[in-house]
Amino acid sequence: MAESKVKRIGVFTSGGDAPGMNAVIRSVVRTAVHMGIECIGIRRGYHGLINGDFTTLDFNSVSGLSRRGGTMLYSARSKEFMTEAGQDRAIATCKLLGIDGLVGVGGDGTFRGLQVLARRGIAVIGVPGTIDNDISCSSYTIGYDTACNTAIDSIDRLRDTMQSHERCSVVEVMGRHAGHLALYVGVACGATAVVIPEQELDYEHDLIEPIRRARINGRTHFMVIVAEGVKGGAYEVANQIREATALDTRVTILGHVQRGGAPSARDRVTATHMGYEAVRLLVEGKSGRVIGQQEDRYVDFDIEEALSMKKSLDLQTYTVMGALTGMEQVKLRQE
Ligand SMILES: Nc1ncnc2c1ncn2[C@@H]1O[C@H](COP(=O)(O)OP(=O)(O)O)[C@@H](O)[C@H]1O
Ligand SMILES: O=P(O)(O)OC[C@H]1O[C@](O)(COP(=O)(O)O)[C@@H](O)[C@@H]1O
Ligand SMILES: [Mg+2]
Repeated sequence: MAESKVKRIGVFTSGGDAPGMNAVIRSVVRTAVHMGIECIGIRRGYHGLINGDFTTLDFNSVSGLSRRGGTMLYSARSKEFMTEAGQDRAIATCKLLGIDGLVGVGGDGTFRGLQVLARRGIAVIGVPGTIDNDISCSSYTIGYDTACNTAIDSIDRLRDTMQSHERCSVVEVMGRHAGHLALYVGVACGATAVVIPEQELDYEHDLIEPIRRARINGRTHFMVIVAEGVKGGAYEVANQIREATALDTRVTILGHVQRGGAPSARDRVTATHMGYEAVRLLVEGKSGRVIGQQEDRYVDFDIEEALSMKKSLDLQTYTVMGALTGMEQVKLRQE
């Protein structure tokens, strides 16, 4: 790699934490050390950047980090950073510490924050870390695989008891605005139906009819997966099912349990690659870029372009689900 002007970089995690964020931190630090670059860990996301809350990181301070869930740098959502005054203070911290480049790990909100910093001349690289998998320029975001597996593990347990009592289980998984997690988990655990925010929900067609069909085919227990972002959430969906079918319907909200735990192999490996790519880009003098994964390759996009892209739902997965469960193609919202 060519001789670089980059001597000191910062790394931070922001927004909802995701399994694999620690592995990104480790990779950024170890890559930086390898390239003779000093590394500063900014704690608590943009909140820490505003308040100069940091720690120095070296080879040893990130030992054994890949396998740990959560983030050693803590994460936060910062209202203050949404204001110009907050952004001024964050930029002042970068200047005071002499940071030549900043790696931010988080979701779409974190990337919008990086966009602000990039526009104001700070060298930034974004790494996609969110269990929602809702970053448009990347087919995959760090944490998604682990969160899906955690949800599946819980749903398998629920299925045992639902089967014994011949009940209908309505399980709410995370996903503020996006149904990727719900759809993927739904396929993996053989759900009767999946309800997501992208869908123009027709209760009779999308929910009640699949349950009826399953009953006619001999099923006496049912599994419905609802994404958190659906209007009314799992309770509203359960009420509709109860009213239409009189089934004994129970709601389980999986909640933050999905964000914890040791990252899967996929999340550790993706995080390690992306952390390396982030430092490589900074060393090459690149700025205002975000890293993504496309067809098994690691790629980078201009942050402006990345944030203007739209991520569509995996319609093929719906088609396959329909073939297996009798759930018909749903109508998606036109944005
Ligand atoms: N439009 C924006 N401009 C500046 N900063 C933003 C913007 N949107 C989000 N942020 C910052 O990024 C933080 C994390 O965003 P959030 O949406 O909560 O999580 P995530 O990055 O996981 O999607 C916010 O708390 C805020 O400080
Ligand atoms: O932990 P909080 O602040 O309650 O946030 C919950 C939200 O965070 C997430 O787990 C992850 O979303 P982000 O990655 O965008 O922060 C969402 O699925 C969920 O809606
Ligand atoms: Mg987000």
